[in-house]
Amino acid sequence: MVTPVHSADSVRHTDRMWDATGSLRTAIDGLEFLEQLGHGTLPLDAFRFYIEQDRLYLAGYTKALAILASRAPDATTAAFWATSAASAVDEASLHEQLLSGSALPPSDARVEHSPTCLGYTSYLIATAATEPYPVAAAAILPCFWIYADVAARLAGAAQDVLARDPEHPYARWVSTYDSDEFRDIVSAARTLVDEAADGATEAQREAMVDAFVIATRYELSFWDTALHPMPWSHSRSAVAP
Ligand SMILES: Cc1ncc(CN)c(N)n1
Repeated sequence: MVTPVHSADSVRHTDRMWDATGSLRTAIDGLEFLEQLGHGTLPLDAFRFYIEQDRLYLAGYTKALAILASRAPDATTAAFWATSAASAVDEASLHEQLLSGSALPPSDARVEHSPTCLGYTSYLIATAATEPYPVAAAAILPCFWIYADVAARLAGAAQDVLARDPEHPYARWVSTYDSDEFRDIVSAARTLVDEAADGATEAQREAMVDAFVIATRYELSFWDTALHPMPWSHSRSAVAP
């Protein structure tokens, strides 16, 4: 057990991290993508693009969590991150169902990472592998916390969509993340990040805030670029099969 360096400090470090993303979260709340998702008016092709990218994201995120688990300070913490990695695989199966079902327009186009998706997953994997454990844990936290926060806000609008169409894919998305189970997981992840901050140096604590901000920027961009794509400036050449 590490003696907390900051025991006199009653403010949770994760609250500081959260506060540092205030303007980003205001921008997230105003995203057209989320407003249309909540109201069920998002174009289906934008949702398909988002789900396709998120499937790629989840593959990278799973690896980042597995690396984080391997660097955790104790077995219980390692088990939490490893279980989260396994849950991300379950989450991806929701995406598979959506992509292979009839709710979204069909597509057999080859899907490659968007710049945002590649940037985000590469950032999470590199941070998990090369940064001190507290910074790596801080970088992964927005993936939990921002999703729960957004889903809680969209839940009201999604109720109306669900009432009209219980199978609506957007309402299913909201109910996945607006659940007591997911809120408990977010709370446990926050506790682990606060514990990591207690044992961290001042420089690491600052780097934790930076990492949380960077990952939150990517969260914003991930939704935004699904409706307002920012593709690679040059596409790849087709290769004969
Ligand atoms: C981009 C992103 N961030 C977070 C989550 C929630 N695991 C997600 N599915 N996609």
